[in-house]
Amino acid sequence: MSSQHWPAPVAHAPVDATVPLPGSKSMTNRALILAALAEEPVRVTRPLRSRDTELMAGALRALGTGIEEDAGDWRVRPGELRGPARVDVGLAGTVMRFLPPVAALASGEVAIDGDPRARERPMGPIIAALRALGADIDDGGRGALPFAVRGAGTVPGGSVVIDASGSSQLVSGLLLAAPRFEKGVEVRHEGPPVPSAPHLAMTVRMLREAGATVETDENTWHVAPGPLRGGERAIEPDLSNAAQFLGAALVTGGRVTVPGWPSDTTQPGDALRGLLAAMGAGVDLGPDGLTVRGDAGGFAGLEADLHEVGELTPVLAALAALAGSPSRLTGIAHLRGHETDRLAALVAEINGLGGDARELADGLEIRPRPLHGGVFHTYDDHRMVMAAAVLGLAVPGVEVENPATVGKTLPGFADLWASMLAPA
Ligand SMILES: O=C(O)C1=C[C@@H](OP(=O)(O)O)[C@@H](O)[C@H](O)C1
Ligand SMILES: C=C(OP(=O)(O)O)C(=O)O
Repeated sequence: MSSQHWPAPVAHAPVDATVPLPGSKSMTNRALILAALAEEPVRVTRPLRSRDTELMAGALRALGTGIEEDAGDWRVRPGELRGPARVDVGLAGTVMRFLPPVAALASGEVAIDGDPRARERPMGPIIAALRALGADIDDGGRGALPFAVRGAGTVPGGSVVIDASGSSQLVSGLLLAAPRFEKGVEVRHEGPPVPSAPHLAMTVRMLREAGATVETDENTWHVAPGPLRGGERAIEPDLSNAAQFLGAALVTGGRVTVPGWPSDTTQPGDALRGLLAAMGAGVDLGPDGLTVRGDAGGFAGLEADLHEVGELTPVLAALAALAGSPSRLTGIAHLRGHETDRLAALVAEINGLGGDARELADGLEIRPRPLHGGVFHTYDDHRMVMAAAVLGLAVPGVEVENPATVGKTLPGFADLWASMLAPA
């Protein structure tokens, strides 16, 4: 993946592959935060190693946490949190929303910034909420990155109201650090519905597994103050990153198995089972993992509300462009605040290959049409690379611009993709 453009490989035969996937970004970055705030050392097993998780590890190290590699795992030794420090969040939503509440617990100033696009992603509600909970933040009145958290070594905490309709991470960030706030935290959401419900369930479950007391009701979360324990935290494979591999089974009329698919998970990628079945895939969850089979006769479009599983959209949109019938993907207006404006980017790039996609107020309408090759721009968005790869299976001449940006969550993507396509 060193060249500027990556020629997305065409599948000349139905895929027939087992694809082991690296760990979940969302679980790895939650585990790192909870470990840094724990009273005892934590071993994070099978963590994802990617730009987003290395940025999280780097940020926590800068605040005084010991994080060392050990046989592919991460050993985390919580330390006294202190500034002064500089933190680079890159373009990672999990780092920009989960780290500032931890910085507020440090003594000393923590300066936080990221990629140019990171400065445009929604941060205002969490900055305001942290202030209401007693943190001192200098954001120059921008309500966005960059800003400095002037940590006093402790945060009073208490009750706060937030509009988290722009991102579930605004709530998750407050909850993950809440056990260490003096009074804990009660967060009440007011506004249009919060997206990504499974990610909120993941936050609650991982907090409880670390020993926190959490109560939830619709739109309200309460985390009591108290110690977080050490021990081992196993990271599941990243099920959202399974989307493009499982999708390849549909596009080629083949079979793909992802081993280690958990039978009980909070990951939104688990919804792929129902979504791909609705497009006509055979889906089987068994002891060998999740197996998806496509039909040589093709597959149907998808009518789905993706509000809870927005990060699956780019790959599903690529599948929709290759399907046998039109698709409507709704409930995803908040994707305009992701790594890029994903609704605009998907429309521009699918149409750039001759497709027929258009933006809805809260989603995408995609009518399949014969596509041709061309440059597929990726807007520093890992999932645009994944979407392009899916299109390239069926469309000769798709040239993926800046393929290395996939390293945000899946640095080994091109090799995994090539192995999947290699004859069995
Ligand atoms: O908490 C998390 O780990 C995530 C929550 C979601 O964010 P939004 O609610 O902003 O979509 C998701 O899209 C993102 O990839 C990861
Ligand atoms: C939206 C995503 O990432 P982030 O954690 O940066 O919000 C994503 O991975 O699709």
